[in-house]
Amino acid sequence: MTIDYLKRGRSDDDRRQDDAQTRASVESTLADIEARGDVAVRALSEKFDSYSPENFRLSAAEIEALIATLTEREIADIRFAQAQVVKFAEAQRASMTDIEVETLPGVILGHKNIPVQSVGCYVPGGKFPMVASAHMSVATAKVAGVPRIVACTPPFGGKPNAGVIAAMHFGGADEIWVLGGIQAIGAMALGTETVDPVHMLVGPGNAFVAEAKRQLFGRVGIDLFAGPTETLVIADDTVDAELCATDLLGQAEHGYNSPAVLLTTSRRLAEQTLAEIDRLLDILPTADTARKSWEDYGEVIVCDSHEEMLAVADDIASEHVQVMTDRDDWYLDNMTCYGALFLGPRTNVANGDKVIGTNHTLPTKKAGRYTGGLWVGKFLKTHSYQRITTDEAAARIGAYGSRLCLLEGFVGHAEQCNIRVRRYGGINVPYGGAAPYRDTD
Ligand SMILES: NC(=O)c1ccc[n+]([C@@H]2O[C@H](COP(=O)([O-])OP(=O)(O)OC[C@H]3O[C@@H](n4cnc5c(N)ncnc54)[C@H](O)[C@@H]3O)[C@@H](O)[C@H]2O)c1
Ligand SMILES: [Zn+2]
Repeated sequence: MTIDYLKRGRSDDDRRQDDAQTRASVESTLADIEARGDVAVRALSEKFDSYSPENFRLSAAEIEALIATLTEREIADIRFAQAQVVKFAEAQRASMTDIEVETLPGVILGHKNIPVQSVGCYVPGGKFPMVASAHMSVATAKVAGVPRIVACTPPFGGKPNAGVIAAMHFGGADEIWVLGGIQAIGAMALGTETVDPVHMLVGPGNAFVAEAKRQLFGRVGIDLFAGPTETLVIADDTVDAELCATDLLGQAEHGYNSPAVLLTTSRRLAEQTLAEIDRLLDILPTADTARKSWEDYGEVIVCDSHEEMLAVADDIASEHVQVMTDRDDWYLDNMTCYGALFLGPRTNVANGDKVIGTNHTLPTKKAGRYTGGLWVGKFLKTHSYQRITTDEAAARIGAYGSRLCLLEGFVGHAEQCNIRVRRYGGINVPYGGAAPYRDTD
C-alpha cells in the first residue's frame, strides 16, 4: 500500500490538546450555569455575544416582526428547503413501524416508537446564521411528534436573525430563545429559573457546543457528536481540480478548524488541486476562515487504488464524503464509516447542507464509526413490551426462567417465575427451588 501525503494537517497530539482545553472550559462554564442559573446565563451571553435583552425568549409579536422583515422570495426559499427536509423525514418515519409478534404460543413481544417528550434544538449562529439547521432539528422533531420543541440560537450581529427565527417558527418550535454556545446548551439541559429543562439536546455547533452536549449526555439525551464541519473529497481522473478545490474550500469556510481532505488516485489532480486552492483563496470572500482551516487541517492524499482509498476513507470517517469517480456506487456499496455520502459530480455538500432534504446534522471526529446523522428516528424511543396470554405459556417460560435465575444465583428472581409456575401451571415448586424440567420443554 503506498499512501502519499502531499499535504498534512495538524498532528493528532495538537488536536488532542485543543480538545483538552475546550473540555476544561466547558466543564467550569456548565458548573457556573448549574450554580447560578439565569444570572450565569446572562453573564455568559454578555461576555461571548455582547447580548443582554430584557427577555432571551422571543414573544409571538417579536417573532412575527422579525419574519415581516424577510422578502417573499426569502420566505419561499426557506419554505422550499423545509418542505424537502420534511418530505424525506416523513418517508423515514414511515420506515419505522411498531411491531407485535407471537414468538412462542401464548408469548407476545412487541415494540412501540414513542417520541421524546421535550427536545432542545441548537441552531448555530456564531459565524453564519444557519437557517438550515432549524429545518434539520425543529422540523424533523415535529415530524417525529415531539410535543415540546425548544429552539436556541445566538444573536447574529447583535440581534436575532430573521431567517433563522422564521425557519424555527415554520418548523414548529414551541419556544424560541436567543441564546448561544454553552449558555444555551446548559440552560436547556440543566434548566434555570426561566428555562424548563428538556429531555434531549440536538443540533450541531462549534467545539464548545459539541463538547457541552457531550458532557451533559447522561443527564439528558443527545443526538450525536456534531462538531466542526469536516469534508472529504474522493476523486479520480474523471473530474478536474476546479471542482475538487471548490468542494474543499466550500466546507473549509465554516470556521477556523474545519478539516478538508482530498483523497485521489491521480497525482496530477492532487497537484492541480493544490494550485487551484491557492488561486481560489485569493478571490473567495470568506477566505479568512477557509485559509486558516486549509492551512491547519487541509490534507491531500494520493493512493494507488480505489481499494486503498476506501480503506483510508473509512479510517478518516469524515462527516461529509463527496465521491466523484468512475465507480461512485461502489463506494456506496462498500463504505462503512462516514456521516453522509454525496455521489457524483452533479450534487455537492452545500446542497445537502441547505436544501436537498437529507439531514445536515452529521457525526464528526470519527463518530461516523458508531452513528449516522440526526434523523427522525433519533427523536423516537423504541420501547419493548411483553405479554403472556395462556396458562401453559406462563408455566413453560416460567420454568425456564426459574432455572436460569438460579443458574445466576438470583433466588428472588426465581421466585417471580416459580409463583407463576405454581399458579398457572399447577406444578409444585418448593420456595426458592428450581422448577422441574418437563419432557415437553
Ligand atoms: N456537524 C454538523 O452537522 C454541523 C452542521 C452545521 C454546522 N456545523 C458547525 O457548527 C459550527 C458553528 O460554529 P459557530 O461558532 O459559527 O456558531 P455556534 O452557534 O456553534 O457558536 C457560537 C457561540 O459560541 C460561543 N463561544 C464563542 N467563543 C467562545 C469561547 N471562547 N468560549 C466559550 N464559548 C464561546 C458563543 O457563546 C457563541 O454564541 C461550525 O464549526 C460548523 O462547522 C456542524
Ligand atoms: Zn457546510
